[in-house]
Amino acid sequence: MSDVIIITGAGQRLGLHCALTLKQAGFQVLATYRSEKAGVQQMRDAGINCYQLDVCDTEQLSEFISHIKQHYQKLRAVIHNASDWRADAITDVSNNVSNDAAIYDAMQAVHAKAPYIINRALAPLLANSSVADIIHITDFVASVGSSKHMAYAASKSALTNLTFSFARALAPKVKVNAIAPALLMFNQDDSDAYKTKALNKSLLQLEPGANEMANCVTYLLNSRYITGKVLELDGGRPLNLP
Ligand SMILES: NC(=O)C1=CN([C@@H]2O[C@H](COP(=O)(O)OP(=O)(O)OC[C@H]3O[C@@H](n4cnc5c(N)ncnc54)[C@H](OP(=O)(O)O)[C@@H]3O)[C@@H](O)[C@H]2O)C=CC1
Ligand SMILES: Nc1nc2c(c(=O)[nH]1)N=C([C@H](O)[C@@H](O)CO)CN2
Repeated sequence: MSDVIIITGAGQRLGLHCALTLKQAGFQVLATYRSEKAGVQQMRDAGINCYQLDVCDTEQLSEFISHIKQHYQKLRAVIHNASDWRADAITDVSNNVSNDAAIYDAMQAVHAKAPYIINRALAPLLANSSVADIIHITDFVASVGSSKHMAYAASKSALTNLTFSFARALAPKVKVNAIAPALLMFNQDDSDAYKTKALNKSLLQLEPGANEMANCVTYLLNSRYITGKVLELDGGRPLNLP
């Protein structure tokens, strides 16, 4: 049986493209998705095992982990792609405490708590594989913050730190790395003004698309000597200085 790779939040866009690419490369892919979307059926049609999972639902997470342990003896990789790009609440709304708390908790739950739980539970199955990877999909803003997505950025920073901890804890059997994209793919509702502003933030001034992440995932899977690293897919954004 071909090596099994789990990827979370794969119902659309970058995760969907990555799942299809890995399947085409010969891996057995188990893709989790939260909402039924066209991309999920596309994955089924491609022979990908699709599993409905809200990673913030602890009961669903527990059932998922039990399912994996019942059906697989080893895992080639786990890719934590699931994400909710939620902006902070508008600050002029009074008594934002409960709203701020909800947003902060939601960001930590999807981006840090779920990968922490899944990695610790599935580490033994990864260790059974001759080569194994955990890949955290973080974000450029994990290293510099964000004025409008503070909670999101903080949670991606937590995921970055988990990369270092799991790399230390699971070596030498499991490689653990992060991919930190800046702009890779716009959203459908992004305005032309937003797109122009976003493109101008990087030196290379382009929207590379989903293949940029899929190529980086493939590179990490093929490497035998990279762990505890953050691969920055940012078009030179940090150097785009006045
Ligand atoms: N697009 C870009 O330019 C950039 C992307 N990234 C990162 O790359 C990754 C992929 O990005 P992209 O494809 O644009 O992401 P999207 O926001 O388009 O998709 C995220 C996916 O995660 C799923 N998801 C959200 N919350 C949960 C949850 N609680 N449980 C399970 N699944 C959940 C969503 O499911 P549902 O369909 O149900 O909402 C959705 O399918 C993300 O980690 C993102 O933060 C980082 C920087 C730039
Ligand atoms: N879960 C998501 N995270 C992020 C997205 C997205 O669409 N979904 N988009 C971005 C932006 O492209 C940003 O990097 C540039 O404006 C960041 N994270």
